[in-house]
Amino acid sequence: MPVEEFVAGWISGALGLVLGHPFDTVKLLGFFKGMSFPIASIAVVNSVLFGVYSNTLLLLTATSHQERRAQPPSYTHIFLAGCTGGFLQAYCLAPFDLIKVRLQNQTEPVAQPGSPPPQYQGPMHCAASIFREEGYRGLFRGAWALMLRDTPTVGIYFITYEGLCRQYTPEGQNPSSATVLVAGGFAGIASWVAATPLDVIKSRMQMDGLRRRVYQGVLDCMMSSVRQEGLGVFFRGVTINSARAFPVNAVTFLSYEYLLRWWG
Ligand SMILES: CN(C)C(=N)NCCC[C@H](N)C(=O)O
Repeated sequence: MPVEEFVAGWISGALGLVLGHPFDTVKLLGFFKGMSFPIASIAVVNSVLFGVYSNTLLLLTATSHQERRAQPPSYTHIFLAGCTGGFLQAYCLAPFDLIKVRLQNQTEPVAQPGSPPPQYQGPMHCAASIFREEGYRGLFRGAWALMLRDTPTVGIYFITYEGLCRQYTPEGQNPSSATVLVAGGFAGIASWVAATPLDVIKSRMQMDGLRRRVYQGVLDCMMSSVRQEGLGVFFRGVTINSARAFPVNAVTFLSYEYLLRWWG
């Protein structure tokens, strides 16, 4: 199994993350604070995403990354490989994403003099507390919603990227840097617009269980959210998700493509 796509995915995920971090945290003064946990986790997850995507395409089409410009895979194969990558990345992402959402939703992010300490004092403490209070399965709370979010939307991600690259690149050639940046950016936006409804539900499921369980499952969470807040609930955060997605995924794809070209 070729591993360079896993390594390129790891590095490009870390680079994209540095750009995306300010959008990911509401605490704007702390822009680049506390980045070691996101870098370690998201880079691993991105490595799974790109590594599984490329190796699934290899299985489906018997072409390596280097051969795919001359023998482009069909969009069906690209979509299937993307969905497989999305499904497996969601499984790896679930505990890390849960910790991120729990930490970001703390009203008191840092200890204030005179007030009780925040419930979670950092990523490791958060993981240990969830494990102690909600069990091993607690670490995977919201994982179903995450898989439903990521499986089709990562298919959309790679279809958009490949489609735009093919549109603006002469046949058989590598796309230019500008094309990769724009195609990567729009792939990020397209996938996040499609992912936002389930992203909202996923975050609610992950916060559920902190005090008492409110939702019976993904469907129940969807129904009661719509009942209480209307259909607009599914588009909450779509603008910030898209604004973050463009630079993050432009840089992710550019570094991924160039790393693989350098390694031959
Ligand atoms: C849930 N969605 C939209 C995706 N998983 N899309 C593909 C990768 C996105 C990239 N790691 C990012 O953080 O923007």
